[in-house]
Amino acid sequence: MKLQPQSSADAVAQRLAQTATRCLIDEARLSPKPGLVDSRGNGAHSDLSLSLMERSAHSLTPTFFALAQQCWRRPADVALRQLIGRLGREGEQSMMAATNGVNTHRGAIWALGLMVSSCAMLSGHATASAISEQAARLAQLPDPAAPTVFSKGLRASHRYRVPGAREEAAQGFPHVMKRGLPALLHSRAQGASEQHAMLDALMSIMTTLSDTCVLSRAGMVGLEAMQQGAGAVLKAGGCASHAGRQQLAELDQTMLGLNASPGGAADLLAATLFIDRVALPAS
Ligand SMILES: CC(C)(COP(=O)(O)OP(=O)(O)OC[C@H]1O[C@@H](n2cnc3c(N)ncnc32)[C@H](O[C@H]2O[C@H](COP(=O)(O)OP(=O)(O)OP(=O)(O)O)[C@@H](O)[C@H]2O)[C@@H]1O)[C@@H](O)C(=O)NCCC(=O)NCCS
Ligand SMILES: Nc1ncnc2[nH]cnc12
Repeated sequence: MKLQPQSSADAVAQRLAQTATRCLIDEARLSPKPGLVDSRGNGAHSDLSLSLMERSAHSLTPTFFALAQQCWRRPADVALRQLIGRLGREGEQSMMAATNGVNTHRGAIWALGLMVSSCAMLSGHATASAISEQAARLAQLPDPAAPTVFSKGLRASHRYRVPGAREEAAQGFPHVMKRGLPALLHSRAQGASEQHAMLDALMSIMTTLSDTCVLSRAGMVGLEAMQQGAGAVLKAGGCASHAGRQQLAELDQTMLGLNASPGGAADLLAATLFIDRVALPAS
C-alpha cells in the first residue's frame, strides 16, 4: 500500500507501518521453521499458506499506520489504550477480510501493534528498552471497551497455568528482549548468515515460551517437545552449524508429528525483527 506522508508524524508512521509489514513477511518466508508456514510449505497448517500470510501482512499496513499516527507523542493513559484496542480490533477484522476468515496474525497484531504504538509515542526515536517498557505500560492499562471473550489463548493459559500473549506484553516482551534480540545479535556477531541468525532467534524464543498455539493443539507434551527441541538446536551449535541444522530438521518432524505450530513464537520473532530495525542503539 502506498501512503502519502503529510507531516513528519506521517513520515515516521509510514516508516513504522512499512517496517512492521516487512517484518511479518520476512518471518513468514524464513525457512526452515518447525511446524510453521514458510517458503517450503504450510507446516502443520491445513488452512494457511505463504501467500495467505503475505496477503494478511499487507492488509495490516493501514492498521499499523493508523496506530502510529494516533499515538504520535501521546502519553500512556486509558483513553489511548482504548483507542489502540479499537484500532487493533479493526486490524483483526481487516486480516479476517483479507484471509476469508482465517486467523493468520492475531498475536502479531497485538505484539507489533503495541510496539508500533510505543515507538510513535516516543517520536520514532527510542532504544529497544524504552520501546518495550512503553509497550508494557500500554498492555497493563485496562481497555474498558474490550469484549469479554474466553479465547483459545486464555483457555490454554488457565488450563496449564502458564502466561500467554497478554502477560508477555505486560512484562515488556521478555522473549523479545532477553531471548530473540540477544540471540539475533550474538549469531550475527559470530558470523552467521541473516537466515541462520533469524532462525537462532526463533529457537531461543522457543526454548522458554509458553506458546498457547502449541498448547491448544498438542498440550504440554507438544510444548515440552518444542522447548527441548529448540534448546537442542542451540546446544548443537545453532543453525549455522551442520549439527544444529540436523537438530532443527528433527524438531520440524516432531512438531509436524504432533500437529503443533509455534505461532506465538513466530509473532515474537517478527517483533524481534521490528525492534532490531527501528530501535536506536543503547548509549
Ligand atoms: C491479547 C490478544 C493477543 C488475545 O490474546 P489471547 O491469549 O486471549 O487469545 P488468542 O486469540 O488465542 O490470541 C493469542 C495469540 O497470541 C499468539 N501467542 C500465543 N502464545 C503466545 C505467547 N506466549 N506470547 C505471545 N504471543 C503468543 C498467538 O498468535 C499466533 O497464532 C495464531 C494462529 O494460531 P492457530 O492456533 O494456528 O490458529 P487458530 O485459527 O486460532 O487455530 P487452529 O484452528 O488453526 O488450531 C496467529 O494469530 C498468530 O499470530 C495466539 O493465537 C489480543 O488479540 C487482544 O486482546 N486484542 C484486542 C485488541 C487490542 O487491545 N489490541 C491492542 C494492540 S493493537
Ligand atoms: N509462519 C507462521 N506460520 C503459522 N502461524 C503463524 N503465525 C505467525 N506466523 C506464522
